[in-house]
Amino acid sequence: MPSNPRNLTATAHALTAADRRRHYGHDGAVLWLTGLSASGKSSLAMALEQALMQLGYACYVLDGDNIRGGLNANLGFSPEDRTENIRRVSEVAALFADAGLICITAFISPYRADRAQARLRCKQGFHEIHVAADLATCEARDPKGLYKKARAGEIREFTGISAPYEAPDRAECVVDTASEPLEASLGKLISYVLAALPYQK
Ligand SMILES: Nc1ncnc2c1ncn2[C@@H]1O[C@H](COP(=O)(O)OS(=O)(=O)O)[C@@H](OP(=O)(O)O)[C@H]1O
Ligand SMILES: Nc1ncnc2c1ncn2[C@@H]1O[C@H](COP(=O)(O)OP(=O)(O)O)[C@@H](O)[C@H]1O
Repeated sequence: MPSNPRNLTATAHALTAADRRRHYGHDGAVLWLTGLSASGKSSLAMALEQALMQLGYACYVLDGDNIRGGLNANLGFSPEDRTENIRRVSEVAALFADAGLICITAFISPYRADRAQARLRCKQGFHEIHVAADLATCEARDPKGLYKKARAGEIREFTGISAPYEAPDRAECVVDTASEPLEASLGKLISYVLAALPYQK
């Protein structure tokens, strides 16, 4: 067996993580939001991005519906496709973090094993955030009418109805979006980031 069968040699960056920290004023990281459809992932991710930017942080949101319109347009919602979705997204998120940014991801990411793999890919900069709302609350919200369609059998393999959601058992942060308003959940996330990823410039 040749020692380098694919003939690939990684090129070292001239810039270090410390150079990037000095430039941006904080460490790169991945804030991985997971939760049911309509739990509040997108609303919180976008509000958090805006709030952090105002505090000086450099950040960017990767959102399920958006990424599935481009990079992952060839993927559906079978367990295998969801795993591949999360694999690609976590690779991209790891690159954002390596570049020194805070990458906020908003994906259902229903499988614990896929999130564990994402954690490994993103190394120490991975923060799992459970956007926790029970199915009844999410179904009552139904902002896109998807639960109604799923109940009517018009969408197959819909998370919470006909596909599983495995809640995190090791999340660094949990926001209870069923019982508190968005502003309260957002405040908790901002406090978490200020403590875990302090801004110093
Ligand atoms: N079958 C099925 N199950 C769940 N969700 C569905 C499905 N079909 C379409 N949608 C829409 O796709 C969004 C979820 O995409 P994700 O990439 O986050 O899903 S996953 O992480 O791969 O499970 C999801 O977005 P959110 O409602 O924001 O979670 C829906 O808009
Ligand atoms: N604490 C909360 N955090 C986030 N969203 C909330 C909260 N309370 C109520 N909501 C509402 O729930 C809905 C969540 O929709 P969305 O953000 O699209 O969820 P998801 O991206 O998880 O599908 C929005 O209409 C939002 O205003």
